[in-house]
Amino acid sequence: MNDQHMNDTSQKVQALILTGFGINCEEEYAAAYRLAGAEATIVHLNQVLHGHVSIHNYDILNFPGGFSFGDDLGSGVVLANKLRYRKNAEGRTLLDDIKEFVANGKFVMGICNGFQVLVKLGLLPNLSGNVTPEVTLTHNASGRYEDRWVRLKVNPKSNSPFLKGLDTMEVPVRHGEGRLIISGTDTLAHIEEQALNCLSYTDFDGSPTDVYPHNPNGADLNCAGLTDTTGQVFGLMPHPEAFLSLYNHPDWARRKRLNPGLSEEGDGLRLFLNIVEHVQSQRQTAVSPQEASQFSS
Ligand SMILES: NC(=O)CC[C@H](N)C(=O)O
Repeated sequence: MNDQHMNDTSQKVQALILTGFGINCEEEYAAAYRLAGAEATIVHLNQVLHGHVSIHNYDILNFPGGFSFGDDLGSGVVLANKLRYRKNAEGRTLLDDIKEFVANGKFVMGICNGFQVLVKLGLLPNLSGNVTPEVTLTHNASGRYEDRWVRLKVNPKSNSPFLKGLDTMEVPVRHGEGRLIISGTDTLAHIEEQALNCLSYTDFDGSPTDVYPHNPNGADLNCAGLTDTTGQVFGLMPHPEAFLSLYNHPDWARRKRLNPGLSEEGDGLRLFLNIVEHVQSQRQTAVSPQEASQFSS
């Protein structure tokens, strides 16, 4: 497969899911894409770093959750540095490739540890466009690992295709370093102006809150997820890939009894359905080579 095939509408949407070095949520991530109708390929990071697999053969690059490099130096830091500094035989870093990948209109997603990698790398929020870290994720305000279900509100102004048409969702968090810190009033204002704070933790009534445990980590802006300015790069602390079916939810039996017609889709699945549908529709509207030659003759 090569880049040309990516405009072939008969070809499934291709999701590349990285693993290795302590990443541990790649199987659920792949299951999410498969349920959403995409083809998911799990690849060890070294395969990509050493040039055996090219990210350019895929539509969506994914960084799963876990404990990459044992969270040494801060969650996500070592992996981010590998992407920024490790050069392949051609003298290119993976970050060089990722920048090109995004410039080509493709998509990058990070969940939990994957989100931490994207933030530590500077791909999120990337206000400057220079991919330098602008915000950080640090230890939860509670001072401990948080493992609980949370409610999220989607920022209606977000331009990200991952979130199109979504309003609220329930998803689990499980992290020790999920507290987003935005230092600098300019950075904070720009993030808000451009609606890059795409997900907020809310209370039972759906209002964004800094109250624990609804907000499990004390994040600035009650922020659970960020996008870049293009909306193509998206990351979040909670785990949508852990709520693919109603039966993943601890309260499913009661809910089903109260509402027998309840959808069996988990809230998290909607994110994956969204992005897969978006890539498919982009392919359908892409100009075919035959159409292009008509225009040029
Ligand atoms: N579930 C995860 O990906 C956890 C991320 C990271 N190891 C933390 O504890 O913050």
